[in-house]
Amino acid sequence: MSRLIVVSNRVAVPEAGKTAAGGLAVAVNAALKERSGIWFGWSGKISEEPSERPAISNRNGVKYAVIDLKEDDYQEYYNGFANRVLWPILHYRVDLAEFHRSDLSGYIRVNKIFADHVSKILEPDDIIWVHDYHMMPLARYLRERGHKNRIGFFLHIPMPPPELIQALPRHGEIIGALAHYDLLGFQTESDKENFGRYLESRGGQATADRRAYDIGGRRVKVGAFPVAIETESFARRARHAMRTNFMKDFRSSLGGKKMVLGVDRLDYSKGIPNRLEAFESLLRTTPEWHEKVTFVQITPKSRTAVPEYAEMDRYISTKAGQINGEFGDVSWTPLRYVNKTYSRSALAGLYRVADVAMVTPLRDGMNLVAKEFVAAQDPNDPGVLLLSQFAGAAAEMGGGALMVNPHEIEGVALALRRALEMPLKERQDRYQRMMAVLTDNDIDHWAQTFLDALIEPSQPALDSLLSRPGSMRSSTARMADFHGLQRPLEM
Ligand SMILES: O=P(O)(O)OC[C@H]1O[C@H](O[C@H]2O[C@H](CO)[C@@H](O)[C@H](O)[C@H]2O)[C@H](O)[C@@H](O)[C@@H]1O
Ligand SMILES: O=c1ccn([C@@H]2O[C@H](COP(=O)(O)OP(=O)(O)O)[C@@H](O)[C@H]2O)c(=O)[nH]1
Repeated sequence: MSRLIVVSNRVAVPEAGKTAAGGLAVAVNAALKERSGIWFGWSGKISEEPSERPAISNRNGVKYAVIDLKEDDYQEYYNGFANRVLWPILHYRVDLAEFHRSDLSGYIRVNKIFADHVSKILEPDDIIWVHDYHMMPLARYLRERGHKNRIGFFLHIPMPPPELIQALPRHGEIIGALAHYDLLGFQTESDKENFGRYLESRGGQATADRRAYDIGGRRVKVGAFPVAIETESFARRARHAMRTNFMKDFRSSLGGKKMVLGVDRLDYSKGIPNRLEAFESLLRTTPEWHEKVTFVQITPKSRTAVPEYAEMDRYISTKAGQINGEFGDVSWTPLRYVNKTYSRSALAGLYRVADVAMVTPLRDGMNLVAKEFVAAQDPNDPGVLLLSQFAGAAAEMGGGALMVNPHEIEGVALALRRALEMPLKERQDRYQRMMAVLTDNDIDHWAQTFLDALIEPSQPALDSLLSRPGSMRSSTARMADFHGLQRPLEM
């Protein structure tokens, strides 16, 4: 059987006695356990002279290969281009993008470093699965190093319409380079369609079923593969969590009040300010809920070196203090705002006792918290998911969640009140609808569906069949036109 080589910015090497954190870690580990393979990426560490060879470790039958980055690489590639340019633009926040040529150079440099390392370990029948916006041009650099392997890419974050992608300077070299993959996976149909329209704007031709595009002499397949969770084991984890002292103490601290929960990295895409303002609006307009509800907002800090994140931190801390100052009492703190990271078991227990989860991103690739919350519920007394229409999860959970537009604070406040007062029968019906989706598409299904589509042989691009040998320009030349490489990169 061919090996699976997974490449991503972060590699979640499991620590002894700890469970893998986050959906990507669980999914990749599950996929790798089924096949022999390697997970390659950044160690998360900075060093002055990174070793020429990746550090290798083996855990539970999975091989991990990680490299350190230099300080400049970390600043330009990760903090700079990935998180100050690609992240905001792909989350529809062109206004927050801060483009510098040096950051783009750093991004390309790190992608080439990754390509050099992966190139050394590749065997001809290996299958490569690349994850996320940090690694968009990787396939191009692997192709330049002569590799013809099947290479798939999954984008965990949104793909906006072409008009927004075009705001990215040199977008052809980064987003356009995705055409070097054999399969591109997106979280939703709408992300997939947006990318298709972008390819068309650059001369790509869709096949009749719009499941592939011919461009630059290559055929690239596209599909929506909504990322999933380990539904059954997460539900079990939530049941077990209720027996822990942590959960017993937490429940007694609630003193019988209803509980509303938010769990998000501190990120402007997550809509935390809007959510707090909606809670504030509920308290202002509905005094009967005073002293009867506690809002718990768990917000681990994230990407703290990026200025926009530090600003968010200040705004949210101030807002939380103001809500508690205005509405709280010596016997009641309306909002508990914490910046700690909790284990998945602790989170599972918190989800299970929550009466409402507020998942209100302004834009989100998927939002696994929405799915984990549903999986953790007690079927006999489930909580309500209040979900933004702009989360990728809305495409699957929309049938059971209370849908909101996070930009309309009063609407969110009304939905919160409705969720807090929802009768049991309606809560159960909604829970069952969402749980059916999560059972059908669990994490194993997600990984398997993507890999099946990647392995399935694709048809060659039509123009590569039609071109006469004498007149045909090399596919490298056609790809160079496509990337717009007439202007050489200054690096
Ligand atoms: O690695 P960081 O910079 O600390 O950020 C954490 C991860 O954030 C993003 O998560 C996304 O993937 C989720 C799973 O598919 C999805 O549910 C969510 O909507 C996305 O925002 C990022 O894409 C990851 O690469 C980061 O590791
Ligand atoms: O204190 C925390 C907060 C979050 N998470 C996990 O982090 C992931 C967040 O994924 P999501 O898709 O919601 O957002 P992202 O942070 O990837 O943008 C989920 O699996 C959470 O269970 C965690 O383990 N501990």
